[in-house]
Amino acid sequence: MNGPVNLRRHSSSEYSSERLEVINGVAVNMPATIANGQRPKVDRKASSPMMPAFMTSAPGKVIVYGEHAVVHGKAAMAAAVSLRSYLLVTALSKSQRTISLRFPDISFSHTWDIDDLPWALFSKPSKKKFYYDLVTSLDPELVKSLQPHLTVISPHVTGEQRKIHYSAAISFLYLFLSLGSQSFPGCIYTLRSTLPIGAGLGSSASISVCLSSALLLQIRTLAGPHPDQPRGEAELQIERINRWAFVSELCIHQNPSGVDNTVAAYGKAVHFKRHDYSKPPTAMPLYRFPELPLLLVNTKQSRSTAIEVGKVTKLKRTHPEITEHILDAIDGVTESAHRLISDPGFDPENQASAEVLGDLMNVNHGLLAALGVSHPRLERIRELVDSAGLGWTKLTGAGGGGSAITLLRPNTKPDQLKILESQLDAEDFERFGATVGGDGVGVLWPAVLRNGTDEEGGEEIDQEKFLKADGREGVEKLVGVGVQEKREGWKFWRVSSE
Ligand SMILES: Nc1ncnc2c1ncn2[C@@H]1O[C@H](COP(=O)(O)OP(=O)(O)OP(=O)(O)O)[C@@H](O)[C@H]1O
Ligand SMILES: C[C@@](O)(CCO)CC(=O)[O-]
Repeated sequence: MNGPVNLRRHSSSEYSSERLEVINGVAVNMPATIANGQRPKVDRKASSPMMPAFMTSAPGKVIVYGEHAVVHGKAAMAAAVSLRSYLLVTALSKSQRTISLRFPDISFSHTWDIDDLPWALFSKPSKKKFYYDLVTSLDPELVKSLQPHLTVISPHVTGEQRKIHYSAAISFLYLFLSLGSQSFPGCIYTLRSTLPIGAGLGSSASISVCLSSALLLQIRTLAGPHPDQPRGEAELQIERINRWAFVSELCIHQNPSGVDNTVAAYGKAVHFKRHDYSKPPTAMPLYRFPELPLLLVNTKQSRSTAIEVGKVTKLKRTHPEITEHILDAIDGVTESAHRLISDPGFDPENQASAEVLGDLMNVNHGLLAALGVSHPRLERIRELVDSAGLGWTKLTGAGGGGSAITLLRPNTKPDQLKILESQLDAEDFERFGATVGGDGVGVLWPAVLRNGTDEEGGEEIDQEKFLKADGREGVEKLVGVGVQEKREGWKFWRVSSE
């Protein structure tokens, strides 16, 4: 086993003397050291007039241990799930100076005139951020400058739905204006996801990674991905994507720990900790993360992560000492599970090991309930699994509804599981046949797939086809990553030990 590797910590000096190659074959040289935060001189070849349509994709996640505590500087362990978001970027002709978002999952669509956006403020020297910068908080003045462009969206939509549109729009606009420039080409960003929204499975982080990677690709600051890319270089590219995905998460959640976007960007599984919000977090890939037999169940009780995180912050204000003890206990749970999984002799099929992981899940859930973030529907899932005696269950993600994970006992019989599944179905829970530990951010450039068809040159994914794909299955069938065997085209930055 290779030891854990710190995924981050790129001081600006690490960017010196880089030579990057962009995905569409246009070379980008990065010759000079980035000195004192100044942007390096970038020597670019002239771009082709029309960029081909391309796609980015990123997974959702399950937090196996440590949610909420991770917002307060404790450890968490999370793994990517095979449910993913997919973003199609289509360039418009040169004369069309507009940017459109088409987000049908949340029934949101809007078009802005590029020239109307507040470029002057975003590009002021005191405000300007670059693709390599570490941004750990939003600039209130920049946020305010976006308000007139947000108040015009979805005029007939109110309440919770409006908040959903607003957070999707602000996360895009903040990234677009930070990374782009007024000369940016007109584009349509069409997004579809196979992840349930507000269900604790990291839908916002997954779309944040899609947006961040697409914009960084469009401004030609990413190298690869390509299969023989050196690991250090792949790591650097993912980290850039991850940093800007965190900014998008800041727009959606106000106070994210960064664990969700980190696992969505890197994929596989990570052990994550953020002591100091002004610095990058420590994220270790868990190469030995086992193929745990997990059952993933959505209560269909949607809620906002920001509100659940706010509940814990309020409890900490009212009962600082007690809350800190609970958060420390969660940290202890995560670290115990981490030690067990990292042991070379660990075998997930072994009954005793599963018992320990399962007990830790039970304890973790109890502590989360003590923080006030469980929900009667989550408790009902626990009751059903407990009375069947099939495993150990905890909420995953922000709670307050959302989803639960169950670690199934190694000797669970298929017919026992069937009975439990039919009970869950009868009570209107949603079950997912997802796998954990898959790839992180991926790119399909151009947006052409073979898909097992004989269409000459492959099947082009255009907006119409993408929008028409029927539900979760239709999207997976059309563009799914890791779902079908014949998937030529998708490429990933990989930092795995193999
Ligand atoms: N498919 C999607 N299309 C457009 N916007 C989306 C999509 N999925 C998520 N979002 C954005 O992310 C927000 C949901 O974030 P929230 O954190 O509340 O849920 P989550 O990410 O699913 O849960 P958790 O953070 O607990 O894992 C939505 O309000 C919306 O702005
Ligand atoms: C509840 C939380 O810990 C996990 C949400 O998936 C919030 C966060 O880490 O940002």
